[in-house]
Amino acid sequence: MAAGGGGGRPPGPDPALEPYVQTRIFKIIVIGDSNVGKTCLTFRFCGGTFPGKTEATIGVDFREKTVEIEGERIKVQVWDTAGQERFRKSMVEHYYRNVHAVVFVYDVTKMSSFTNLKTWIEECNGHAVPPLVPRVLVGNKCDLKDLIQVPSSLALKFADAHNMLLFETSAKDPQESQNVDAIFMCLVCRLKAQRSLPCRDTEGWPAQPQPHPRRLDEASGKGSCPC
Ligand SMILES: Nc1nc2c(ncn2[C@@H]2O[C@H](COP(=O)(O)OP(=O)(O)OP(=O)(O)O)[C@@H](O)[C@H]2O)c(=O)[nH]1
Ligand SMILES: [Mg+2]
Repeated sequence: MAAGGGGGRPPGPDPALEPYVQTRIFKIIVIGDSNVGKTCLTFRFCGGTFPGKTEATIGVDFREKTVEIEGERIKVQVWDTAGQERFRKSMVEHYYRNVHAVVFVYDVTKMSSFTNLKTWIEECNGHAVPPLVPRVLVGNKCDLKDLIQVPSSLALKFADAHNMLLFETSAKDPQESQNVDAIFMCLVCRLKAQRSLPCRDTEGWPAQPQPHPRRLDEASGKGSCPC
């Protein structure tokens, strides 16, 4: 026989009475040649460390980080994509579906990874990614100072021509970790500014108007988010 009228609910606030807070999810894909450091950059942003050893990514690896901006909690879902054609071809459609922002990565010590950016941008454009989806350019492995092949001036020109911000950074150098964070936070700030952007789970979200990207004054991207 039940005692009293408690109904068996554990003590504490009634979840049904708590205000419903929906966490927005932003899907950010990281694209570029194999070996440029996409996995290490996403690891650095989501986990705060540089992975000791990485294998080539097969298909995609998902990483997540919840950030708080102006009192709103936002889940950043980072898609660490495969750079090798054979590990990505069946996945490409999924990469671009309902994407909110794109990070193009090259290796500052490998000119071919920079010249190949044209192909990555073409692939992105070919998958009906709305032109207003924010894109940024990231030159990784800046810690290898003596091996740099891609001058900042060239990268900056390319970024300007494609209306992207440029960040030059290193996933490896712990002193650069704030700069790695800035890449993603800058995109999140910009996406947040699109007030009516629905959750990623909503099918067929429409392209939203958004401010034009502004180039950082410093090629390194150091400093505050320009958004
Ligand atoms: N010196 C240095 N090495 C790095 C940096 N980032 C990544 N690496 C190294 O570059 C190699 C490739 O890194 P990954 O992150 O696995 O490259 P990826 O772009 O994910 O490659 P795929 O998964 O094949 O597309 C690894 O040996 C990393 O240790 C960096 O900032 N500096
Ligand atoms: Mg990888």
